Parts: sequence; C-alpha cells; structure tokens
Amino acid sequence: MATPLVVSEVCKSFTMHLQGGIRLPVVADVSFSLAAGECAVLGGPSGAGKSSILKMIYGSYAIDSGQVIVTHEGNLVNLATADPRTVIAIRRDTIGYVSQFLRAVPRVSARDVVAEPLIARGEALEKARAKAEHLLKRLNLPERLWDLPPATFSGGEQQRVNIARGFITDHPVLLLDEPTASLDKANREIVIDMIDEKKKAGVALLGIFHDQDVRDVVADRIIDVTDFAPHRKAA
Ligand SMILES: Nc1ncnc2c1ncn2[C@@H]1O[C@H](COP(=O)(O)OP(=O)(O)OP(=O)(O)O)[C@@H](O)[C@H]1O
Repeated sequence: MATPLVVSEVCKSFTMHLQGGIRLPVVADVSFSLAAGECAVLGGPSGAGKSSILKMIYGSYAIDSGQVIVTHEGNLVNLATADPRTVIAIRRDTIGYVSQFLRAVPRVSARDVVAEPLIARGEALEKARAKAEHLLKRLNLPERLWDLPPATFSGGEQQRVNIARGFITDHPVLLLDEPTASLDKANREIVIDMIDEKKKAGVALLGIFHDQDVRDVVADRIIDVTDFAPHRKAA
C-alpha cells in the first residue's frame, strides 16, 4: 500500500506586504511521512508553525519549496504544484480537515452542513442526512438544533458540528487542528473514540492537540516542529 502522505523539504515564509515586504521565515526543511492507520501529532510551542504546516498540506497556504506528495485516486500528486481543480478534488476525496472553528454557511442547517461532504461525493441526500444525524447524536448535539444554521451555536456546539462534518467521509488522510479545544470531558472522550476508529479503518491522521491528556491518548508519534525552525537551518 502506498504511503498516504509524504512531506519533503518543505519551506514556508510569509511576505508582509504592508510592512515593506518583510519576509518572515516560518518553517524550513519540513520532512516526514504518514502511514495508514497512525495518528501523528505536531508538537512545539505557540508560533512554531504547526497550523501553517497543516494549512500547506490542505492547500490553504502556498508552499515556497519542497513537496507534499499525496496518494490521490491511485496517483501520486504534489500539492505544492497542483492546480486549483486538483486541490478541490483532493479535498473532496482524499484529505479531510477539521479546523478549530466552523465556517458557518448562512441558512444551511447543522444537519446539512454535516451531510454536505458526503453529498459532494455523490451520496444520496437521505442517506447522507441519516449519517449526519447519527454523528450529531453521537456527539450529543441536541436534536432541537439539527434544523438550525450553526452560526448562533455555542463554541462547543459549533466544534461538534465541525467534527461531525470532518469525520462523516472516509478520506484516507485526516488533518485535525485542535478538534477538542472547546469540548467538555465527555465529548472529548467521544472524539478520542472516533479518532481511534479512524485509525483502525486505516486512515492516516495528523493533528494539533494542545490538550496534553488528549494528545497522550491519541498520538502514536509526536513530530517536533522546532526541528524545522528556519534559524536552525541558517546556523
Ligand atoms: N497568514 C499569515 N500571515 C503572516 N504570518 C502568519 C500567517 N499565518 C501564520 N503566520 C505566522 O507564522 C508563525 C507560525 O504560526 P502558526 O499558526 O503556524 O503557529 P502554531 O505553531 O500553530 O501556533 P499556535 O500553537 O499558537 O496555534 C507565527 O509567527 C505566525 O504569526
């Protein structure tokens, strides 16, 4: 079986156009791979570049140099050079992402926000909605909220909608950016179980977890992002 994700010598800096074009190097020579069925966790202090690495892998941030190779529909694709249509197809079928905050779509119910990634992959509406309801129930989102748009939900409720949306598909790679940050202990336990089920299903997971208890339980391996600090490379 092909390695689902290989990150090789990736470098990233931000150019601050409003500050006279100053370049801020964030990470350099980021190299690691993810195996099917493992959960690797990005570690390191605030500002080390953990979220930036996830965003590059998801195609949200441009990559200055290096490669992010993903196995997509049986082919190896380099996300650093992929065209936007390919990035959209990879997001639909290969790489899932649970961000910290829900980007709520006005007037779309919580149930349909969760069902949408399955519908985009061709699942029948009723089946997708049934699966969405199952996940929302599992995550203890009160049934009275399912028909409502999540914009006015509490932080923890929005996060559970986001988790359900990210976990509803069977993407082979799943990126998790602090998925448990706003959750109480009971719901954190449920998300830990859901991560475990993904691992058993052969999904490769890469996450950021500031909560040490969650990290200790889910991490098969910690990738220390300070190893990719740009100044170390220049020294
Ligand atoms: N869009 C951006 N424009 C400019 N600088 C950015 C941008 N995104 C991130 N940075 C900078 O890159 C550095 C790394 O940020 P990043 O969010 O990746 O760190 P992190 O390790 O995830 O931090 P935290 O644990 O606090 O979330 C920071 O100095 C941040 O200010």
